[in-house]
Amino acid sequence: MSIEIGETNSGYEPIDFVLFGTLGDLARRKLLPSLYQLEKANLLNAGTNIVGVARQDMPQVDYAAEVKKNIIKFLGETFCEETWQRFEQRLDYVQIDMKQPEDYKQLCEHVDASRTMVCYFATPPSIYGDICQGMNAANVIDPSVRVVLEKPIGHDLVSSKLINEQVAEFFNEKQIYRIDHYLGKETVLNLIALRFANSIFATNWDHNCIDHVQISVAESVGIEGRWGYFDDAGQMRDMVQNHLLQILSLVAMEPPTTLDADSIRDEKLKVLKALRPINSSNVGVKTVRGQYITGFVRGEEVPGYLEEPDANEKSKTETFVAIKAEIDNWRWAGVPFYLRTGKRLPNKTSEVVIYFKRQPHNLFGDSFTTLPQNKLVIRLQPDEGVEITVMNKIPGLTSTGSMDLQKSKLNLSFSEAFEAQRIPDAYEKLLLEVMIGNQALFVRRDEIEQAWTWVDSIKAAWDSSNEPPESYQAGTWGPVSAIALLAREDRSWYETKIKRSK
Ligand SMILES: NC(=O)C1=CN([C@@H]2O[C@H](COP(=O)(O)OP(=O)(O)OC[C@H]3O[C@@H](n4cnc5c(N)ncnc54)[C@H](OP(=O)(O)O)[C@@H]3O)[C@@H](O)[C@H]2O)C=CC1
Ligand SMILES: O=C1O[C@H](COP(=O)(O)O)[C@@H](O)[C@H](O)[C@H]1O
Repeated sequence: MSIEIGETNSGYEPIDFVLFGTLGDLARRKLLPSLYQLEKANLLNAGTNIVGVARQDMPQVDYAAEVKKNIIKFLGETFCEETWQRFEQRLDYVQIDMKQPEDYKQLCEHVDASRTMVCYFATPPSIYGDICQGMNAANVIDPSVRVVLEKPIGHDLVSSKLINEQVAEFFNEKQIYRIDHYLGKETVLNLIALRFANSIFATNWDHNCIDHVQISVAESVGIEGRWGYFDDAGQMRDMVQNHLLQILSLVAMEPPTTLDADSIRDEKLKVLKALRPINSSNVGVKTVRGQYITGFVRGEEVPGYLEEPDANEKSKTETFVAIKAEIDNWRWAGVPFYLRTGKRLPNKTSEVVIYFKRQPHNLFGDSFTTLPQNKLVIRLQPDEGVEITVMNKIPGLTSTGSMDLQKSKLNLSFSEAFEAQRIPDAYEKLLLEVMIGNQALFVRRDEIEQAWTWVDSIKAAWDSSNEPPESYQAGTWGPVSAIALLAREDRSWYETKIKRSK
């Protein structure tokens, strides 16, 4: 059975896909390989063209060679020469200094005014306004144009509003696709299916049955040579403001009336609005900030954050965040949502763990003094899947007639259950959705601004305390205070067992 999230479409017309910042890191590593994968899956419309834009002077043939080199580098053995031959036919390159409005005239020679144009801004957000102005000067903006904006949009509410305003001067909300690539991950999308297509969860999804929720997005990588960007952002702006709050919204939202874009986004917004503010009065007990020092990640010695290339050794930027978030609404009264994310943790693992309430009375005192909580573990990456911990009778006879129990797992691994299916990269899904014209998996302006409001208050409280982040050794699960955040409420972080992938 196939269910469409967003507006129903039977495909899309050929488009001109204009990739601003085509020689940048994101375009090389993610966007062009994902477009190539869509080609391989025959999901690119036959007439669709890809126009790369950057400021370097580069003959078309060199551009194609550069794209090919990167696709091979990032996709490895899945590269296929036959697909490439088709893909290469679509590629075009234009040299534009995006800060020079007069340069944009050239774009007119590379796009067809009668077709839909999708413009992906894979550039620093500080030049989104320049790109819009340049496109306007070249007279290529009309109501059919769609623009894709990369995260983070701004570094706080004020700057985010400014960027959104600059874009809104030329494009209405229906034309704007704000990317949060976590919304393109299969398992994040599956949260909607899991919650609303299964009555066992739908009816148990509130404060009556759930004790607390944990959302962990752990990375084993450091900042990957992005000091300039990262030190300005920190883990709060880089990961919490967008990815973690989007996951939280999907876990906590009310059932949308339909799966169309605004129904889903309306419900997510309500959750963000209901987040209890964290400020100077409670930041010390509700949040933990960390910064990694040198240590070992999977046996390899790695430098501390302050020893990374280009580092400013006085930086107080956080590379780890843990937060006790609370949602002030009927459904979630008294149910904490613990968020945790960091760089240089032991594994790359993202998971949502729902801890159900204990049984009110223990009939099985011989096996357990207190019955363990049922847990629903939703593994977002890697080893995508869903696991439920349940209590089971250990089969067999006993001379006393007692019933011995054991914790067991019902485990659905996507790679085993859907063996033949390749799990597509999030960007493949999202690029396809933009081309189709479906906004459901993109973030609306009010959501972004609401998320900034919550995050800004925490950042301001941290700044006013003037305390540095706590140190943690690379390869560990963050500062000890992150353990204490739960321990003082007689809880502990879910211990992930997965030890593979970067
Ligand atoms: N890289 C990543 O993994 C992720 C990136 N993002 C976001 O994606 C966006 C792009 O990031 P990323 O690719 O890393 O950044 P890069 O700096 O690697 O790439 C930006 C591109 O924009 C070009 N550019 C900048 N200014 C101009 C100008 N005036 N005229 C023409 N070209 C210009 C750069 O050209 P030149 O090389 O000549 O300077 C470069 O090709 C950012 O908003 C970032 O926050 C979001 C999630 C992950
Ligand atoms: O947006 C970002 O996400 C990546 C993590 O993404 P994932 O898909 O690999 O989980 C993070 O490393 C990066 O700092 C951040 O900008």
